[in-house]
Amino acid sequence: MWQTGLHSSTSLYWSCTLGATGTSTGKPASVAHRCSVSAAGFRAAPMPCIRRGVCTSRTHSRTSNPLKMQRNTDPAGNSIGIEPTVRVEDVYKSFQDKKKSLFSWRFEALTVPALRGVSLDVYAGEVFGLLGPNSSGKTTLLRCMSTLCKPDRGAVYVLGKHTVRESFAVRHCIGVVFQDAGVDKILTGREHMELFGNLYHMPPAHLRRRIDELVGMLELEPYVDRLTGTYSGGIKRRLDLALGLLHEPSVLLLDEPTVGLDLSSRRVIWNAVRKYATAGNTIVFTSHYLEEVEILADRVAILDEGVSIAVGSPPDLKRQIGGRRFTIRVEEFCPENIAQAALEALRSEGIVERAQINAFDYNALELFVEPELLDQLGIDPSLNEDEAYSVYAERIRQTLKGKGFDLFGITERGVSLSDVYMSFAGRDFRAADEAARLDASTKKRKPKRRSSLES
Ligand SMILES: Nc1ncnc2c1ncn2[C@@H]1O[C@H](COP(=O)(O)OP(=O)(O)OP(=O)(O)O)[C@@H](O)[C@H]1O
Repeated sequence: MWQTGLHSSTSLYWSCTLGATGTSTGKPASVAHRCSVSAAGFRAAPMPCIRRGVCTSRTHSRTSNPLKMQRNTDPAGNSIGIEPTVRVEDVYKSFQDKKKSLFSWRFEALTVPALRGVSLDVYAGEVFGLLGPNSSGKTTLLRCMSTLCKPDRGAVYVLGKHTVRESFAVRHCIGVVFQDAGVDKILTGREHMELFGNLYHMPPAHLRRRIDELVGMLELEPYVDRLTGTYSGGIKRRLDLALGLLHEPSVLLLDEPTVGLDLSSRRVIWNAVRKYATAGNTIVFTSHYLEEVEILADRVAILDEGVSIAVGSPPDLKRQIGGRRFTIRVEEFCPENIAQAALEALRSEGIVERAQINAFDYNALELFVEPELLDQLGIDPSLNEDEAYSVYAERIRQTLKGKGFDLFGITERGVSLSDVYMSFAGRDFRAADEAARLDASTKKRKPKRRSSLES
């Protein structure tokens, strides 16, 4: 019994130092499964101070991690952002997959490029979003940061440590929460936190304080002493986040933290994330919820087919692509050829520059209109922005009417991150999401085991 306990503790220590509450495959994991996965890929260091899952060492404290000292924060915890806490340098990663042949029962070998030359820096105190449609490489990039995935080319550094060569050091200072909740239904929320806290060598008094803090912050009071088997998805997710935050990692990596959650759970998680970043920590999260990224992220990298097509703060990115977006419906349910003809008509008059037909919205014309275009069209510069854009809208109306089109409607609004994506990737975000989902469903992937560090 003791032997088993010690073995599990040592193995669990690895999942704790990784801070992951899911497996390397991103699937939910029982504690026992986590043990075997995390122990398999790494040589476990002996942890003689662990007795029955409790750290008995006086020297291990939460400040004993030297990497903690390398935060780019001033004594007040404000970001001074000189050296990035996470640096991604020209990272490439491909996977070998198999695809069912159309004409036989055989599987064809397939190389799937997940990341193609991604570079970015994330600084202390930042909440950094990785935004992209399905299969754009967000999770793969997060796994590279978490040491679970080895780039084919390029490198990732966390607090100056190389994620492959110094993976052990990196694991000490990160917390990772993967997409699916990885909690065991036979334990209560509090027991989970106590177990993880002991394996992080947190002194008992500090651990109790930290659990109380997290329970309050993540609004877990009514649930923390109940078996996690009775938790809803949102509460499991909050507990998962609590486990990721327990040891106060300098860098927290979150894979789709609020996917499938109701608004109240999302709000609780957003608040916790924001508060943690304000204390000078770094948070990198993936999402394909545009509004979540807009609310939460200080800066965002937009990924498309494994390439980072834009990096910046949401307001900066929106400013970069232009002033306003106009949606023009030539007919309520417009055939593509009519939309095409209307667009040609507007182009021939030099009245649009950046425009596309949105097949997902009954072939509505989507125009991005920048202030420079208003100047080029000779719209009175003394008009304020709203008035100038109204004049522009009227010009569109007149032009289309003059060319014989019955205009059904024209709406105008400020640009969103969805427009930013459209502008940089040249296609609609939802369309790209859907296309990737369809593509993934046509691939028949043979389930396979993955070691915790892939080559
Ligand atoms: N273990 C694997 N084996 C084969 N292909 C993989 C593996 N992991 C990822 N891929 C492929 O790499 C590409 C990027 O996947 P990734 O999971 O990083 O995308 P994502 O942006 O996180 O997508 P989602 O939003 O759906 O989670 C996809 O085409 C995916 O099928």
